[in-house]
Amino acid sequence: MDLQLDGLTVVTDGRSLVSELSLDVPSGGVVGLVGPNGSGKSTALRCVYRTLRPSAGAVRIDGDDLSGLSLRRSAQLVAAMTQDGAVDLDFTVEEVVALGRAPHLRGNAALGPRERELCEAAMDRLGIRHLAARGVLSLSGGERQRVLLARALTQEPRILVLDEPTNHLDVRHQVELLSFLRGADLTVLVVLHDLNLAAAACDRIGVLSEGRLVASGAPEDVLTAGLVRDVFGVSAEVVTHPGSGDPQLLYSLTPTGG
Ligand SMILES: Nc1ncnc2c1ncn2[C@@H]1O[C@H](COP(=O)(O)OP(=O)(O)OP(=O)(O)O)[C@@H](O)[C@H]1O
Repeated sequence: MDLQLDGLTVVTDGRSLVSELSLDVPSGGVVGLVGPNGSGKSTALRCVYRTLRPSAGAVRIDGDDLSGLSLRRSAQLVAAMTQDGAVDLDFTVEEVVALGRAPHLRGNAALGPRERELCEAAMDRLGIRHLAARGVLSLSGGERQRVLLARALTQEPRILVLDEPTNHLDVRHQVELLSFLRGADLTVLVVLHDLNLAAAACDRIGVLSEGRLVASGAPEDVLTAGLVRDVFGVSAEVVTHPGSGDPQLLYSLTPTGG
């Protein structure tokens, strides 16, 4: 299913947090959204998983305005792995993963055998089966992040949005998660801070600055030294990964202080 941000605008207290953002995520594609702190990435994503209503513009799925769908129907199609989604109550890991089935169940119906299999498969895939009976509040940040992804997969979505999914993960789990996104048969919109991971994982990258899309395209076209300087205020040399051919940034640390 295609996901399209179509002139998405979010205004709060008279301030535009996101302005006329248009970005296409083709069916099965992986598109990264990058940008400095406060540039509007999470705000844009919140419109996709419907915790925020756009002030103007629309989120479209296969051309249809998402706001025309029931919340249950959109939760069947779109799963989110976000910092907002962190669980505050001390559910067990398996209870949290099972919550992913909620949009597909009627009322308080119990999980059937297929639902339980889906939960177990997601826990196996994320390497968290051994944590099934643990309370989520006792988990490390990286373990919890993997639980939230397992919950999203259990949802069996067609579209997956992720907000900084790697920020607590060690390097192995970062590589595993992004390899999974590349290989999954899902339409993926992912916010990443690490531009090198974004270059490796994404077909296309959109760059936000002060709520506006300032560049979008293939990683090699977008991640130039000039853009990184102008948007992030950082000097970087761009080299080509010898194996994958992806652009990779080498940063120079500028000495500060005396
Ligand atoms: N509910 C709100 N009311 C007022 N301002 C808000 C609200 N939510 C977000 N903002 C502001 O909107 C701007 C964009 O925030 P957002 O979280 O979308 O940025 P981001 O690009 O995801 O940042 P980061 O990289 O730091 O996570 C920030 O200046 C933030 O303070």
